[in-house]
Amino acid sequence: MQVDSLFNGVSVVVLYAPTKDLFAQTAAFYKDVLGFEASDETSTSCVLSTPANSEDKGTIELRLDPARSVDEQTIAANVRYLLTHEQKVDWRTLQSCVCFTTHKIESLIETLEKNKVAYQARPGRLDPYEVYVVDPLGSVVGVTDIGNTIGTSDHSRFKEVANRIKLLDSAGTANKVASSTKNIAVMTSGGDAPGMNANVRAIIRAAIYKGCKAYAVYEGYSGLVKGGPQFIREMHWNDVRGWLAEGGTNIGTARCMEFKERWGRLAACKNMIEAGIDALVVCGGDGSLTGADLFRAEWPSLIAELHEKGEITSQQYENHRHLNICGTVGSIDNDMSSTDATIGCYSSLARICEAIDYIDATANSHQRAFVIEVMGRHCGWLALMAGIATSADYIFIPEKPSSRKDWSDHMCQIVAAHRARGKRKTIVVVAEGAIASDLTPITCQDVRDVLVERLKLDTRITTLGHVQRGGNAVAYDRLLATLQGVAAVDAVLEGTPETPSPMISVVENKIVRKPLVEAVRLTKSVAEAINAKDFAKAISLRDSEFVEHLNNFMAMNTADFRQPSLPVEQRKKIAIINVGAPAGGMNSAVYSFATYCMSRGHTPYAIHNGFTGLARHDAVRPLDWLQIEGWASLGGSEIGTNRKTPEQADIGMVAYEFDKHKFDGLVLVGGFEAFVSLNQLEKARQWFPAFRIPMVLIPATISNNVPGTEYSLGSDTCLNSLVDYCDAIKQSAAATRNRCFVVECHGGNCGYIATFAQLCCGAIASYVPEEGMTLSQLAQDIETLKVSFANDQGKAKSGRLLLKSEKASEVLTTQTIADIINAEANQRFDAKTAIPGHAQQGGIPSAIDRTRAARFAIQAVQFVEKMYDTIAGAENEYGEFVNSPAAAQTACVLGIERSHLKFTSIRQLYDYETEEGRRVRKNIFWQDIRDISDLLVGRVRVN
Ligand SMILES: Nc1ncnc2c1ncn2[C@@H]1O[C@H](COP(=O)(O)OP(=O)(O)OP(=O)(O)O)[C@@H](O)[C@H]1O
Ligand SMILES: O=P(O)(O)OC[C@H]1O[C@](O)(CO)[C@@H](O)[C@@H]1O
Ligand SMILES: [Mg+2]
Repeated sequence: MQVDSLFNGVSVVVLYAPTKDLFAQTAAFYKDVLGFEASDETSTSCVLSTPANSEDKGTIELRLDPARSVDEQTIAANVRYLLTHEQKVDWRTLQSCVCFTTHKIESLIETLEKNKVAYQARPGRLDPYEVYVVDPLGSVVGVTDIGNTIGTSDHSRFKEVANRIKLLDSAGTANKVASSTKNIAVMTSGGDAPGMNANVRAIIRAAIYKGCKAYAVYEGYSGLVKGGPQFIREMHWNDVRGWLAEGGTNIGTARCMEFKERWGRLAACKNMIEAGIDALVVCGGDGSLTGADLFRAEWPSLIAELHEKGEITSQQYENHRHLNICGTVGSIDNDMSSTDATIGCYSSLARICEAIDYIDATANSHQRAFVIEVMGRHCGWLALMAGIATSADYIFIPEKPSSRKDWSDHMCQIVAAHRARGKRKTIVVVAEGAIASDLTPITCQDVRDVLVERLKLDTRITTLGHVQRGGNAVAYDRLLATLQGVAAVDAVLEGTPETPSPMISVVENKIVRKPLVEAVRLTKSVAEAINAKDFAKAISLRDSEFVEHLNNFMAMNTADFRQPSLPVEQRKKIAIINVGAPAGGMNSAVYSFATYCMSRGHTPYAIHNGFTGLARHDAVRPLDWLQIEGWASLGGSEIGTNRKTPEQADIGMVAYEFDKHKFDGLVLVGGFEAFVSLNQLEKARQWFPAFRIPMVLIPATISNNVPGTEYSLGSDTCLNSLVDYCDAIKQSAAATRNRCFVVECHGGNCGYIATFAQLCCGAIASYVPEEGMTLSQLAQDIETLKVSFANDQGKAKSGRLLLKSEKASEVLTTQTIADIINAEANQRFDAKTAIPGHAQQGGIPSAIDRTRAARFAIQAVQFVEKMYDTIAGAENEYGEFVNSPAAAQTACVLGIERSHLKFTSIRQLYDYETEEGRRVRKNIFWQDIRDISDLLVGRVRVN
């Protein structure tokens, strides 16, 4: 048996003794038998340092902790903790902790048996806490012990046992799939995109968590073609620490011509087999995934050729007959079919919006026109969404070309009309792939020339270039990349030769698997349709949201001067009101609502300052086109918002005002107060005929606690402000060394923001009202902090965060938590509080909130149009209200649920899906996110 170092790079090992006796015996064992030196000795803890003459250098902290239970979960939790936190985990550290924490070695044996692990465990000979792990032939492959430096003949085999124990704790079942797939590699390819690093981090950590070895292929396909340990490297838990936020890709990417050739793919195949890679996850754009699809299709012929040539053994040939491959879509272009978003596209959109917001100011000052070129290759998504988010005057995208004469006339007509109405600036967004209907490119210069020659506008061109790919990933990309990474590992682990290779997509809000082959085929067919000048087909092949956004943009940018699309008798008076606290996207919703109403021929009214403004001051004004210009990109609430519900404001007066203004429909934009208001108005329909109109709520609150939706406007803006804030203080904590921050998050009784921020910042814990806080969990988290600070080495030092929802606990306040951590830290590190407060409402709304606001607002107007006749018919011959199920459907919340945009009646939501007292929805949809966040930071849950 070989003898190794006990510590092997780990400077502090924490051991727990659950009973006084065990504590005393263990301390005695270390001191008397092994000669350790004890210090800081009390009846419940002591620090044991290796003997001065020992080659091992390190410290063991021994603690009495009766709270440690002797169950499987604790074994699993501790093993998982150790495997994930110790950069160079030593198997004996692992074993010692398992033994000490659980105390009863029988539990360990039981666990092995339950898992049908092909090992036997026998009681040891030296002391009661020792167990031999024996293989079926009887040779000892591992020894658990509490202090002996007896090693093992085969560390990896013991580790495998430990891995299997660890796998128990996901739903209490052993991992069924890790058997055939052991070595998972991740690669980034094509143009870099913010979020790729988060994707790599998630894949590597999820793979390790699932008991696999994780690898990274450096420099995209070119690393695979070159092969060898320089390009295909094993990755450890801490190798990806701090990667969550970072832009670009730390494992490099490339555009690799060799991989487009068969010989390149043959070399890649051989290199993968040589490195023992069982599964490959490719994060890249349409090109990279096309390459992956081709590689998958060709794989059988590639391995056959390698086998025939004797370049791989028969065993390798047999083991690698099937290529287990999965795509996660990483590209700023958002040009891949079968997914609503690609990792990076929203960060890029954020950069573009920021740039256009800046340009707006100078354009306005000089009354200039700006022609702005954005990236996207052959896809117009970035240009379209930027057009909506910044209320640009005109956009050019490859999917909807027209002849040069037509586009010139159309653009000039719109820009001239906007100028004639008093607009001082002109913004035209040109996708880099923009083309005319004869497939010739439309360049920024072409557009500028037309604006100068025909409209005599002082026009400048700005090409945003690679700025669009730079910077940290926005919250959405971190989330998408992380969830897709975890889903990709699940997908490859579950993959069989029969299952089609998957691509991980997002549809509305849900992560789903799609067949890679089909996604590639659909993506290719867009390009083919464009080349064949079949533009109607091209656009129909983009996802349905793309088409909806395009129609919305066209309706909004021709508002107020085109012939309205509805006949006079169908035009309505529709009011909009903001209720509750401000949330990013409220103004964007009002802007889109108003412009869309104008395009249809409705008259949009704003009710200023909420229901109080209406009841007290008759604060109702029609919305004017020039007045709302620029609101799409403004934070806060331009029409004013107020928390009072109609009943609090005086519902009789509210009804009187509705009647006076003869509103035909109402759009509420707000959070839980708006939800309560809608409920009151709907219930009051029986007394007040003025409320017998379609009413719809667009959820808008940073707390994201509105029943009927998984997404409220403002929650993305809030998440981004919180994430930026956390990034900044994490950096400060890292620079200060050995510091953590306890950050207090808004969100009322809803832990959504804290939970998602934990995932997006890699915080070590989040505490939310739905779970409350327990001392034992806090103790465990402090433990995690202690060990991780103790293990910080050199560059690996990083700041740490714990996030606490303001209402997670009344007793354990943010300050109290920091105080407890400081007391426990015993000056080895310190804790401070950080309270971002109302800054979480965000300044400028995020691109996501702006574009979703437009979509929501337009859907809301369409709802009013559609429901008008239904509610009008809900009166009997005496003019009394008949509340039929159909009538109930005319007062709804517009939300995103799973993968659908849907309207749900306030009756259904209020009566069945709301916890009124706590002001939250009953059904929490983000528990999975909490589990994934914890998994990826190696948090141990004790309750
Ligand atoms: N048809 C193909 N066959 C084999 N490999 C391909 C194919 N298309 C692309 N690849 C590989 O994928 C790499 C990246 O492709 P590409 O440059 O199109 O970027 P992408 O993945 O679409 O990302 P982005 O568009 O965001 O830059 C190529 O350099 C090449 O190595
Ligand atoms: O960075 P490169 O190789 O010049 O490529 C630029 C291209 O990459 C992308 O940024 C991502 O595909 C495109 O939008 C753009 O056309
Ligand atoms: Mg591409």
